[in-house]
Amino acid sequence: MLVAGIDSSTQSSKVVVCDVADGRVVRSGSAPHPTGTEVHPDQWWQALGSAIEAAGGLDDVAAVSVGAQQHGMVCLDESGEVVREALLWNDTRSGPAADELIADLGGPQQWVDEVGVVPVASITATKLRWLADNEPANADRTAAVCLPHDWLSWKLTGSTDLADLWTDRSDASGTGYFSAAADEYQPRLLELAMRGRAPMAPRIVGPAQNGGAMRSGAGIGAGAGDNAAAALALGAVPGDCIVSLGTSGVVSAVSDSAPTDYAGLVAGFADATGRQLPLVCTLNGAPVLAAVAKMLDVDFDTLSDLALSAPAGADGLSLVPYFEGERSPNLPRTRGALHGMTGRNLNSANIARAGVEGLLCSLQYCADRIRDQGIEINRIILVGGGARSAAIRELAPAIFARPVVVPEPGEYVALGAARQAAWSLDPTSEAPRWSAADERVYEADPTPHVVEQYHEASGLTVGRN
Ligand SMILES: Nc1ncnc2c1ncn2[C@@H]1O[C@H](COP(=O)(O)OP(=O)(O)O)[C@@H](O)[C@H]1O
Ligand SMILES: O=C(CO)[C@@H](O)[C@H](O)COP(=O)(O)O
Repeated sequence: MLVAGIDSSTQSSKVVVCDVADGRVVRSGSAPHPTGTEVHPDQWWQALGSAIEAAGGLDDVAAVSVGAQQHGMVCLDESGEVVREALLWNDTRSGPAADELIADLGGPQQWVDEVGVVPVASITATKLRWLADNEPANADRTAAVCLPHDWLSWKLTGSTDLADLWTDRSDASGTGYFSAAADEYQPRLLELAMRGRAPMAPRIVGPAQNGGAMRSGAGIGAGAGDNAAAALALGAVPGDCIVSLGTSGVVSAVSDSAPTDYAGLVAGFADATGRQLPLVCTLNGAPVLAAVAKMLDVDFDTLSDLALSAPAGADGLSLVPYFEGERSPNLPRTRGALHGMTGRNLNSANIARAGVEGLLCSLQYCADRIRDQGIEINRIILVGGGARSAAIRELAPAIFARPVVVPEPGEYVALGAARQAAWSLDPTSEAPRWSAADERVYEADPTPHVVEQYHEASGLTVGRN
């Protein structure tokens, strides 16, 4: 028997078709998404169609689940039509709206107490506030608001009835109007964001339940936010810290208790099994490496070789990778910087090294914020497109000062969605035990001076937001 998992990520749609007995991938496909931080959901639907076709179709699968980029604001009118392009998690125009919402409720502590999250530009609620203030006619037309994975799951059913929309607690917890700790929506926060309007939000479906079915009869699982889906694929348990280098840089840890970070860096999101997934996310992930490679006019392998040929600390150069503004720390208007340049250290190898080290140090900062919450980190698991870089894999243990486990390259979000689909076929049991991916453990002597040098440089950048 076969099941399928989908990842509608920032950059592409990916589909894996797996054998339900052991999780073996029997077919797969992918298709790119348009670039930009504002995308019409129809473009995801088209890309998903191409990815499904490339994966040999879904006619023979017993169940499917969708994982996707979190937070994207998908507004639907009464008849189920998309009201406007979706604003994605990495669209920072709602930075000022985030500040306003924090003040409206009485400060960050109130937000953490109500939903475990302090609004930043990425969170759906701040995008809705931006909509209410800048496009009131579109806000008036919005009868339902949902997320990328909710919308795609609903499209797979063929329904246009808003009452058929569903989501899961992992993705709902990224909206700013759902509490992962209490496991329920906080409708007054949705109304606060929409300045009194009360669009409907999708019903919440349990981790192993079906939300609907495809015309073929295949069930469609609850689905999940991409980070929760990856955690499910990796079988993460308390003590594991997942570092994902996709378009975003994400550090998350499965936990039995919700975090309480009044500073607003550690978001109290939910996982895809019923537990919590405290998470810190940056706006600047693997594309930082692509930008440095482009600037040096080299491919990824050469970038890696160059970085590994330079000394730790790049002879004093530090690259602060806030290229798209930043979310962790919350500096939506800041930009990246290269610090410590001298006439002697400015060469390609040192710039490559500073790019890799800067990216890793920005994630190490996130891991420290998770640790500040009293969450134990026994091992780091590195995934995402950026983990394909040899320099990232080899320098990560030196920056994180602990061994780093790198599973074989794979589409872990789509695999987590497939595992959830398999679980939905037998919801009374635990998620199926699939054989673990082959993995390699990377170890290195810690380089605290590199981290210190980076933090000195990033402190200068912070002052410029
Ligand atoms: N060998 C490599 N070295 C560095 N970056 C890479 C490498 N291979 C892929 N990437 C980057 O990984 C990213 C895609 O990773 P992925 O996890 O699929 O992202 P997303 O889930 O956001 O779509 C792209 O930015 C791509 O440039
Ligand atoms: O905003 C977040 C998590 O809070 C991001 O992780 C998005 O979910 C996008 O993920 P990628 O496309 O980078 O995988």
